[in-house]
Amino acid sequence: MVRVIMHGCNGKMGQVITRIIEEDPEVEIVAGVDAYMGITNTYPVVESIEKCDIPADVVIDFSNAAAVDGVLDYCAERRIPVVLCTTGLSETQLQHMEEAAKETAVLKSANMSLGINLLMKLLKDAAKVLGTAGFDVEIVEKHHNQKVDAPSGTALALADSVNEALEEACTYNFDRSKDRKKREKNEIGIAAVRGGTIVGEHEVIFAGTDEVIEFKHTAYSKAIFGKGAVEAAKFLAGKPAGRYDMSDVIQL
Ligand SMILES: NC(=O)c1ccc[n+]([C@@H]2O[C@H](COP(=O)([O-])OP(=O)(O)OC[C@H]3O[C@@H](n4cnc5c(N)ncnc54)[C@H](O)[C@@H]3O)[C@@H](O)[C@H]2O)c1
Ligand SMILES: O=C(O)C1=N[C@H](C(=O)O)CCC1
Repeated sequence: MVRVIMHGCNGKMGQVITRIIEEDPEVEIVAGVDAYMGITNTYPVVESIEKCDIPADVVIDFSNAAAVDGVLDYCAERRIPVVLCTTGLSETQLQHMEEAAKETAVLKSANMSLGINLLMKLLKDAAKVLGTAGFDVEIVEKHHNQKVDAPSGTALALADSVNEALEEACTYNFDRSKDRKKREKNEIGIAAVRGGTIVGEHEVIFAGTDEVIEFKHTAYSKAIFGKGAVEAAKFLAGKPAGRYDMSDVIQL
């Protein structure tokens, strides 16, 4: 049985994962952590991770960027593997994550779904052909009106896949409103839309002369992220220190 600490247990994703794990005999939530205590769970909940003294095999984190440093310190000190799903991390936090990965196993992924992880692979092939042929790359992402970070972690990860295939030649443009100039050839435009209950949409547009190719992923439910996170937790429990991602978990 894999023992999980659910960090952000009372949030939208924390509750999705609580329901998924209730149905899975291989995993158990032994403790939850959340700053908001207004939900009753079947497992004990504390308001900050430093107060959690229950032994566990892995931490799943879906919380808030401001909370991630505490999670990394906790997991590094106790050598507990961590599945890091929170988005909007700063460069300093990404560096902190690399340091923590010297002490424990860290799997970070901005998107736990099969579809997006396959898309990142497909984009590398597409970019090698289309980017090299001079197609412009633009990304549009859409999410619900409760999301705090923009652009989405997934949009950045998709851009990174394209950029990696183009040997890191691209810069990212998040806002053209103040520029009075044409688009640069080597930029990737990234635009964010927020509204209603949209679970998550990502479109990657390769626009060339007289032809356009679009890749689109639509999430219809948060369960796709939750299932991926639970599979990642099972995979990561017991693994040695180091950096992991969803391509280690999913056969692509
Ligand atoms: N990787 C993925 O596949 C994926 C999928 C969905 C969401 N996310 C990301 O996960 C994060 C959470 O998303 P959500 O929709 O569940 O958000 P949410 O706001 O519904 O839930 C976050 C929870 O974390 C709690 N929290 C905040 N700060 C805390 C702290 N310091 N200590 C303890 N608890 C704290 C909040 O009280 C809240 O209950 C976001 O960054 C989102 O972008 C990632
Ligand atoms: O609902 C969210 O918030 C999501 N965040 C992730 C991101 O920023 O990419 C993944 C999709 C859902």
